[in-house]
Amino acid sequence: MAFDYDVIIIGSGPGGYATALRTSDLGLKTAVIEMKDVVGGTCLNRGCIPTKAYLTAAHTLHDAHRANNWGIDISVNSVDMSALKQAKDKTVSGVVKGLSQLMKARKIDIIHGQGSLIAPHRVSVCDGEDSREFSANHVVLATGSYATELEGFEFLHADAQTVREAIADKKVPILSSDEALDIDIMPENVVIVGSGTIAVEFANFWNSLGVNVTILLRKDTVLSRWDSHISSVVMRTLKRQGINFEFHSKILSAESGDVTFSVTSEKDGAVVQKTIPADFVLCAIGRSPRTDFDWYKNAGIKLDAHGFVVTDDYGRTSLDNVWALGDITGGHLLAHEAFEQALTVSESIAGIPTRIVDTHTIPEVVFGIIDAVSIGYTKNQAEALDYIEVEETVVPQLSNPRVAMMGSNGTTVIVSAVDPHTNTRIVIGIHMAGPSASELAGAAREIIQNRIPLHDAANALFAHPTISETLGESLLKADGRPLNLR
Ligand SMILES: Cc1cc2nc3c(=O)[nH]c(=O)nc-3n(C[C@H](O)[C@H](O)[C@H](O)COP(=O)(O)OP(=O)(O)OC[C@H]3O[C@@H](n4cnc5c(N)ncnc54)[C@H](O)[C@@H]3O)c2cc1C
Ligand SMILES: NC(=O)c1ccc[n+]([C@@H]2O[C@H](COP(=O)([O-])OP(=O)(O)OC[C@H]3O[C@@H](n4cnc5c(N)ncnc54)[C@H](O)[C@@H]3O)[C@@H](O)[C@H]2O)c1
Repeated sequence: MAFDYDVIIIGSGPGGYATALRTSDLGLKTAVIEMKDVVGGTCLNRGCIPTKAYLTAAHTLHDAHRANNWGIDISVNSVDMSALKQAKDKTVSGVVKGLSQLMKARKIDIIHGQGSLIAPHRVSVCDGEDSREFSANHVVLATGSYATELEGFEFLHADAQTVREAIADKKVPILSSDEALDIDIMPENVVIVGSGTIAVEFANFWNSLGVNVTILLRKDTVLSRWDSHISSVVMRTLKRQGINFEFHSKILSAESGDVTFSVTSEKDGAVVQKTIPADFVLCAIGRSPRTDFDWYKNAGIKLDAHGFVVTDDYGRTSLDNVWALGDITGGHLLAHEAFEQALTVSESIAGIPTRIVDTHTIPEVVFGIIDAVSIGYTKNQAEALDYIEVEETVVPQLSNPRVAMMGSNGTTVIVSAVDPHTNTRIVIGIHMAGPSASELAGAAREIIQNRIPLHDAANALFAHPTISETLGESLLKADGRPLNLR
């Protein structure tokens, strides 16, 4: 049977575009369907890239404020939020343009419109009134995710102008990260609900601009699923930067220029109400899979209880020749996880040898004035999984000269255990908080994924003087051979 394409992919985010780049490279005729005007999905347009553009500005401000430590006399007079947003938009459009050109160079057809899987091998694309059908041997679903809404509150999903008016009218709109990235006003007071990745990254950004940021937490720490040493370094740093925390709190209302919330005492359960001024609320309580199109159900694609697509290790769904990857398949909901899945799915479609994604070693990274990275198991997780002789080495980054020069701090945690197959001690977890820690995620992941014995990992050489030595020194310490540490 002749098909229009070997592969049609619905969605052009990291899952979709990376699959297209690899399948086209493997000689498969490929099309990508995208319902927005631009390719790149959440990551390029409303996620990884714009947030890191803003955090680059935050670092610039941070460095400027510390310049007088080096005898440099500069002062920050003001930040033009409109110009800052334009610079962020320019960064985004540059990256999106680069991707479009790369896809074109690989001869990938980009079809704009809303895609639906309507029958085996058949996809329809609706663009306004216009509807077309295409056939493909394989269909890959990569429709991504959207911000989960807070029960009892309605998000203001609107353009920047409408959001600006709502703020001016003191309506205290509840925004998702999409709208928060789109506005070009300088807020005075922002309340953030949630204490995960998005909360920490936006808090870092707004705080650097001088905005008064309050985070409402259900528990008593940010990044509560993380190694506790790392989350407490992140918390301490955010507190020192001037970010306010309200622990065990719950938002009750957002109106007339204020946010009211309850705080429950951990000691005696007593509940008090507090009210603080706010221009708007950023709600960052996780993301939901975009599998709520009727066609997912009608086509019979198996979803789990949370709406994520169920796949095998290679990305095959419950339907023949239909594959899924990226945020709709759950896991950590990260772009680099989607990239790894894209290689596996594409190579499986092409029928060439591939490997399955090792989900538990996917690095989780939170970017900020200091970054946080988590790979593999924490001590508690490893013990619960019956690992043998679990050991945890916690190393403050005090003696690293580059960290000290930056006036920064950090901690590295190495979790190791004895591999019962080889009877050697291997590294099963690396958790880091510190300046530029994100740049060490790849090296740390290789150590864990390749089950490198701790002794060999600790022999790795890191150039001096670099921040990467924090990892080398911590591995040496975990191996009982501390060099520049006590
Ligand atoms: C604020 C924020 C910051 C982030 N920062 C990072 C980071 O620093 N690092 C990191 O690794 N991850 C980060 N992420 C997560 C990352 O963006 C996602 O994991 C990644 O984008 C998922 O890729 P995806 O292809 O599965 O989906 P998406 O990127 O969401 O792309 C899905 C695409 O499919 C399209 N689509 C959906 N349905 C249809 C349809 N029926 N027809 C046609 N098109 C359709 C959508 O328009 C979208 O373009 C961040 C996320 C957010 C929200
Ligand atoms: N640097 C990065 O890689 C990066 C950056 C931003 C976002 N992302 C991805 O985007 C996704 C979404 O980010 P996120 O920060 O929204 O989610 P998250 O899963 O990181 O954190 C959600 C937070 O919300 C809290 N929460 C959940 N329900 C709540 C409720 N009803 N009330 C109050 N708090 C509640 C949770 O305790 C948690 O702290 C993540 O999966 C993340 O991987 C990644």
